[in-house]
Amino acid sequence: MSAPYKRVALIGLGLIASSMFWAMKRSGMDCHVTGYARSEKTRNTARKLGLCDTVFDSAEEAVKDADLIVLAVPVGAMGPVMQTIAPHIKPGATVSEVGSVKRTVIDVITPHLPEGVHFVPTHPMAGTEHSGPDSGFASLFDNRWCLIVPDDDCDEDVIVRVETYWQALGANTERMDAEHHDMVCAVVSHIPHLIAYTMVGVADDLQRVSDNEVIKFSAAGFRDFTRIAASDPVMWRDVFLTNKDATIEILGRFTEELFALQRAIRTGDGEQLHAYFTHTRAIRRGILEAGQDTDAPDFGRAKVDR
Ligand SMILES: NC(=O)c1ccc[n+]([C@@H]2O[C@H](COP(=O)([O-])OP(=O)(O)OC[C@H]3O[C@@H](n4cnc5c(N)ncnc54)[C@H](O)[C@@H]3O)[C@@H](O)[C@H]2O)c1
Ligand SMILES: O=C(O)C(=O)C[C@]1(C(=O)O)C=C[C@@H](O)C=C1
Repeated sequence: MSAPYKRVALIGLGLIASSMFWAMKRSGMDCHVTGYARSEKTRNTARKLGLCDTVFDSAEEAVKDADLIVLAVPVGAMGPVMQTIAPHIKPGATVSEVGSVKRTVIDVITPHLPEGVHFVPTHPMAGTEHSGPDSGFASLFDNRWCLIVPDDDCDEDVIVRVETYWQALGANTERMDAEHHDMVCAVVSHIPHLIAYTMVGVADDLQRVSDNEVIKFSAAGFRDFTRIAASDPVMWRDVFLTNKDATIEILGRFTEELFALQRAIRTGDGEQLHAYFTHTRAIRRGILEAGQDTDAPDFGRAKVDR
């Protein structure tokens, strides 16, 4: 396919950047991809894997001549990385990033943007608990949302080009403003991760995870918690430090609901518990009926169809 960009630079060569590279290659996009990672070990692994057409030892060299530059580093590293590369970006290029949080990231990147350089923040809603250059795969973004979070004064053709690029990588795109993005992600991603981390911590406190008992007897629910709780600690530390307001807000609502359920259990209020669980089941079934859960196993759909 004809490429939306002739030269793409990926800064940070972990799960997301490596998946972007493999997805670009799969699409047949005719473009040259340069890469940079902070550690020599990662750069050497990338070279061995054939990840990127050229891996440079400095971010400055990697971004020189690039039409699209994607920052794929932990959210807390976005500002310093942008500051380092800023003088080396060519006029007319587009800077993008894939961080899990938007308001703070936009605020730390924008002051370093050179005149004539565009900025389109993005967030692919896809991932795994793995990280690093060897964890990526071409189909990671297939049929997943990639949220596009441009500023009001960003040129329409610049935004459309970024959307075209993500669609070529397999994703569906939707535009959103930064505040809304951060609240939505607090609900669907950030607080669920915090709950998983906490639940695995609670099980470990009971000293049953370490001797394998909890894993051995757990069904899918707790296994999913342990998978999510194995996610990268640096990435998730940065997510909570930079999406403080939205995560505190949602955590407050979560604990209110939890206390209401705790009270219902303590007082033996079966009616309240039944009503609550009936309501949440209807939400899940609504998602399945709308065809919005592409990962749903067949038995889930069969139940809905009955
Ligand atoms: N993992 C997910 O599920 C997921 C999904 C969507 C978006 N994201 C976001 O994408 C970004 C990258 O996540 P990932 O999962 O690919 O992480 P990763 O840990 O797999 O890779 C991060 C890369 O950044 C490099 N790096 C770290 N600190 C750096 C610094 N100060 N300067 C330069 N490079 C540095 C690391 O060496 C590594 O190459 C994060 O901002 C994350 O919030 C992650
Ligand atoms: O599937 C997973 O392992 C993920 O955690 C992916 C997930 C998510 O919460 O859905 C994690 C963080 C991102 O910013 C986007 C996607």
